[in-house]
Amino acid sequence: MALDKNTVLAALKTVRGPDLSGNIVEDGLVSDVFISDGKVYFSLNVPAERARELEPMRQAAERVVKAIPGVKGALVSLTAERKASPSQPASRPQPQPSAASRPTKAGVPGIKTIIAVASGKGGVGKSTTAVNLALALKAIGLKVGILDADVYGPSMPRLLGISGRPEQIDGRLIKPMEKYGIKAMSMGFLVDEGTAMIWRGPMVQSALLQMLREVAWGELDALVVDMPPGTGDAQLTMAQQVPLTGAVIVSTPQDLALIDARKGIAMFKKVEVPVLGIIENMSYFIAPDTGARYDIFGHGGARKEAAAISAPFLGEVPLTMSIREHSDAGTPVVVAEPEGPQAAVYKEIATALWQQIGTAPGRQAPTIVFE
Ligand SMILES: Nc1ncnc2c1ncn2[C@@H]1O[C@H](COP(=O)(O)OP(=O)(O)OP(=O)(O)O)[C@@H](O)[C@H]1O
Repeated sequence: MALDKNTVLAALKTVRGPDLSGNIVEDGLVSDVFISDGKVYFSLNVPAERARELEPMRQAAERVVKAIPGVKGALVSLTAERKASPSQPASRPQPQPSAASRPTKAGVPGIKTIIAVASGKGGVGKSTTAVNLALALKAIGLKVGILDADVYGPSMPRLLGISGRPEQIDGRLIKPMEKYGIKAMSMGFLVDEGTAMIWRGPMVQSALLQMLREVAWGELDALVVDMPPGTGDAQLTMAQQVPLTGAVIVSTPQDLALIDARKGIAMFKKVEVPVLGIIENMSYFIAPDTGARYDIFGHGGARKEAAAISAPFLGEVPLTMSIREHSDAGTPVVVAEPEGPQAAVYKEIATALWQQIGTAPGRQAPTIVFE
C-alpha cells in the first residue's frame, strides 16, 4: 500500500487526544501532513499552557507513524494555538545598558568573549543551535569552546559524540574535551548518563563556576554557553556572576515559544546582559527531495518579535531531517555537511553574531578570518 496522508491519518487516529477522550485527528490537532521520500512531517496544535504536559502525546504520534510500513522517519512538532493573549502583554523595549553601566565581574583569563545561548522554554532546539553555532564560529576562523551549563540534562556528550572522562592536570585544573576543533565541557563528562542528579541552587552555582574557572580552556575567542531552558538558578548565576558578553535567544516561531523567549530576554535585560540577538529555529521546512520551502510552522514570528523589542535578528534555521539526524549521530550538521545549505545558514548567523559582538557598546570590533 502506497504511503499517503490517509494512511498516516488512520494511524494517528489510534493516538488519544489530550484528555484521553477521542483521538488527535478527530480532535482537530493534526496539521497538514507532509510526506517526502518516505519521511513524514506534521505538527500537533495544542493549547500553549499544555505544551509541556502533552510531550508524551507528541512522542506517541511520532511512534505510530514510524511504525507504518514504508515510513523512514517522522518529524512531529507541537505548535501552540495562535490566539491573542491579553494576559501576556508584550514587554516594552528597554534601553540596552552601556558597557560602562554594567557591573564588573571577574573575567576568565584567556577567554575573550562569553556568549550565552538561551531559550525561554525547553525543546526549541537551543542545544542543537548552540553546538552548530559554536562550530560555525570555528568555521569562520575563531578559537571556540562550548560549555554545557544544563546540569540537569546535559546534551553535549551526545551532540558532539564524546565519551570518556576529562583528565585532570596539576591536580587542580580539568582539561576540556576536544572534538571537531572546539573545546567542550559538560557535567555529562563527569557523571554517568542516567545518574539521577538532584541539584539545589548553591550546587548548581558552584558546578557552573567550576566548569568555567577550573577548566584549562586556554586562549579562546568565544566560549559558547548552552544554558538550561527557563529562567531559574543557572541562568541567574551565569548572568550575575559570569562576565557574559551577551545572550543569544533561540525561539521557534510559535506564540508560546515567543512568550517564553520574551521572559528570557527580560531576565537578561534586568541583570544588564546585552541581548546580542534572536535566532528563529524550525523557522520553515525544506522538502528533502525537491528543496521546496514550506512555511508550515508559522515562520517569521521571531523576526517580528525581535523588531518589537529592538533586539537584533540573527537569522532563521529551517526544520530539516538532516539537522536532527546529524545531531542524534553526534556529528552536527556544520561538520557533517560543511558545504551544505544548513552549514551556510549557521555560518551566516555566526558572522552576524560576531559582527554584533564587535559593535556592542565598549567593545572592539573583532576580526573575522575566512579559511
Ligand atoms: N532545525 C531543526 N530541524 C530539525 N530538528 C531539530 C532542529 N533543531 C532541533 N531539532 C531537534 O529537536 C529536538 C530538541 O532539540 P534540542 O535538544 O536542541 O532542544 P533544547 O531546546 O536544547 O531542548 P532541552 O530543553 O531539552 O535542552 C532534538 O531532537 C533536535 O534534534
